[in-house]
Amino acid sequence: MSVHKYTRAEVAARDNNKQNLIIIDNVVYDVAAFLEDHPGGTEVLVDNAGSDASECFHEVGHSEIAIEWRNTFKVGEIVDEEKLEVKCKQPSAAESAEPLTLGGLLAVYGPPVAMAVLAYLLYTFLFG
Ligand code: HEM
Repeated sequence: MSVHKYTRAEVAARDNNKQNLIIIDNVVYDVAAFLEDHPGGTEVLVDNAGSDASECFHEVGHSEIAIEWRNTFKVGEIVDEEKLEVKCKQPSAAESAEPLTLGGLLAVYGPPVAMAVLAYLLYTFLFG
């Protein structure tokens, strides 16, 4: 079965009472039947109908279940010449982990160690 191809202008034009087309990752979904059932609410879908909601969809961090469910509403794809790069926000381990530096270590462990030393000195001064 061939996939129906939409231009972005066509998707925008089909945002009406019968169809609420939305683009996520170059795939076109009709969310009209799903508006009331969306756990994230009707409004976000209505607001994004007719446009590309990929960024919003990924920002929310939708679950695997949501991504599976999404397929139920697929009605087509964006024409090849209007496809955009799919940007999924998945922070890589390399990006999130900061390199270990002496300054960083001191900033984290410095204050509690200094407090412990001070407490020890005070204790020996008072009771030693
Ligand atoms: C066909 C497309 C979509 C499906 C099947 C879907 C499905 C879901 C599901 C199952 C949840 C519950 C949480 C989870 O399991 O991740 C959810 C939450 C949510 N969704 Fe969607 N969603 C779709 C599109 C969108 C779009 C396009 C947006 C934004 C423009 C959006 C915004 C939200 C928000 C804000 C929540 C609430 C998150 C929270 O409570 O933390 N969704 N969606």
